[in-house]
Amino acid sequence: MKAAIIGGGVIGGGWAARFLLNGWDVRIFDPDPQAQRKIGEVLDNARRSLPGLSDVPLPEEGRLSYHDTIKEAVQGADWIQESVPERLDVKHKVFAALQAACDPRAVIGSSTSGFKPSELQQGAVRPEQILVTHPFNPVYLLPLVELVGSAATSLDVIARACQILRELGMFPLHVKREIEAHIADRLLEVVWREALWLVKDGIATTEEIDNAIRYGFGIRWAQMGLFETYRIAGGEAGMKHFMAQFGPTLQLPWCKLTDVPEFTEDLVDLIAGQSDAQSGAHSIRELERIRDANLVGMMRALKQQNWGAGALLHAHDAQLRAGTVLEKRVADLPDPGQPILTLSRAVPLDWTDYNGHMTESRYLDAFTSATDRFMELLGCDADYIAAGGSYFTVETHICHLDEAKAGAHITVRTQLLLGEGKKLHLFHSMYEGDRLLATGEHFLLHVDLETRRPSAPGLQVAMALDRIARAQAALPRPKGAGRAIGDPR
Ligand SMILES: NC(=O)C1=CN([C@@H]2O[C@H](COP(=O)(O)OP(=O)(O)OC[C@H]3O[C@@H](n4cnc5c(N)ncnc54)[C@H](O)[C@@H]3O)[C@@H](O)[C@H]2O)C=CC1
Ligand SMILES: C[N+](C)(C)CC(=O)CC(=O)[O-]
Repeated sequence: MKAAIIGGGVIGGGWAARFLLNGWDVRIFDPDPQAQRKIGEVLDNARRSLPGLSDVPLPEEGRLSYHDTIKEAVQGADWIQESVPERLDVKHKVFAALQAACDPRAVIGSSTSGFKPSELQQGAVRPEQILVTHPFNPVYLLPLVELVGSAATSLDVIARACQILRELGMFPLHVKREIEAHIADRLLEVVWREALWLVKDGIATTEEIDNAIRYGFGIRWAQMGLFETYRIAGGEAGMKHFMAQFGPTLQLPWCKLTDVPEFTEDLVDLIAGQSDAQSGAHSIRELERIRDANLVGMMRALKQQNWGAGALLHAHDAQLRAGTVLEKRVADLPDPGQPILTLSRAVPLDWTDYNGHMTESRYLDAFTSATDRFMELLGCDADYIAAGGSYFTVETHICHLDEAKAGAHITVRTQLLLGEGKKLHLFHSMYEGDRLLATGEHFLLHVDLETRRPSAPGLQVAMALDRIARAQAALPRPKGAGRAIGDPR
């Protein structure tokens, strides 16, 4: 699949990364002579952060190309994303140029923060092809896309757009009635306006306002939004009680509402100066990396809870898994006589530490997943465990041999050293490409989950174990197996 990105600034660069890292070919047009450098830097950030959100590998990256004209960039594109500056005249010119050259069946999405689709479609030769697909910065990490059509937008285009966005791991929120600034920016503008007043009136600095958000309701909003949060705030009586209690406060002079402070030179200098004092010690790229690390950590925490944006990550993993061949049982393995592939994933940003590489506890995390996968291949899967049998790890030895950085694609291959009765002795080798990063030697015992005591495995598991043991019997003992701490390497 091919995407054309028209305008590769903050948002277009983020779209380029989202498509590219999900396996799409990406063709970019942007007249800025610095565009390639800027997009390259956005891509670097995306490569270290996005792949680690998935517990399975993303597809292989697509091909990236830069083009001198819109006409050339849109050739063969299935999706065209317009992300040029927020000016209606500029956007109209771009739509005219791209519709003169693109496939009439392609989806044309606009990143506009504020214009309605019917405004974008004025003068277009095929208005039905155009819709708003408004993303959030950074586009490669945040899943929300507000998808807005007008009465002239084809329902087929809307349906295809939704489908493609889901395949990209995004959350298309179909806004059914067009309105300036859609949904999210309407809310953000209210907060932004109030914040400007608080600074202008000398009530708070930019830093104090940011602290009021990030130490409190900002964290809350990431997981439940506004209404669900307020429902809980109503106590056992819920939303009705909340409204009875706080409805009347809406009449108090808490908000300036639609009044916007004028951007005088003094106000602009005041805000820019406070912002420099607050954050000027970091470059924008540093701030982006800090932001990305925080976002990845929060989204992975939500993934653990299978909630909100985290539930979406699980759904995307399931889609990615469906596109790969994962053997269900030992009998399906192409070659059980070789160490078995038990893990293939990218290193998530929140697995790295102050030394700038994967931190030690995460090696155990990765080897634990590899062991789980090995157990699954034996038939010790969720059903087997629910029926009362499982394995407990009783001893572990990890050797750290080389570094892995955020975003690196790691694989684990597993050799069975002993699989006899209740005993299971595994040797995991972790690689980035051909580079051996670490080994993990683990001894496990089969247990009866009711008595919590060692027990013989079920017949199917014992047979699968025996099959691998026989197939791998001729493999040489891996270097480092049985090694004691401090032995020469
Ligand atoms: N920055 C933000 O937080 C968000 C912006 N948006 C929307 O995305 C769009 C782009 O905004 P940004 O990326 O922030 O702006 P930007 O200024 O970072 O990027 C705009 C890019 O368009 C290029 N450009 C200018 N004229 C062009 C033309 N005729 N053809 C192709 N490229 C052209 C510029 O060289 C520049 O690289 C706007 O509609 C904006 O409302 C949407 C979500 C968030
Ligand atoms: C400031 N903005 C209106 C351009 C913001 C957006 O449109 C969305 C975002 O990422 O906050």
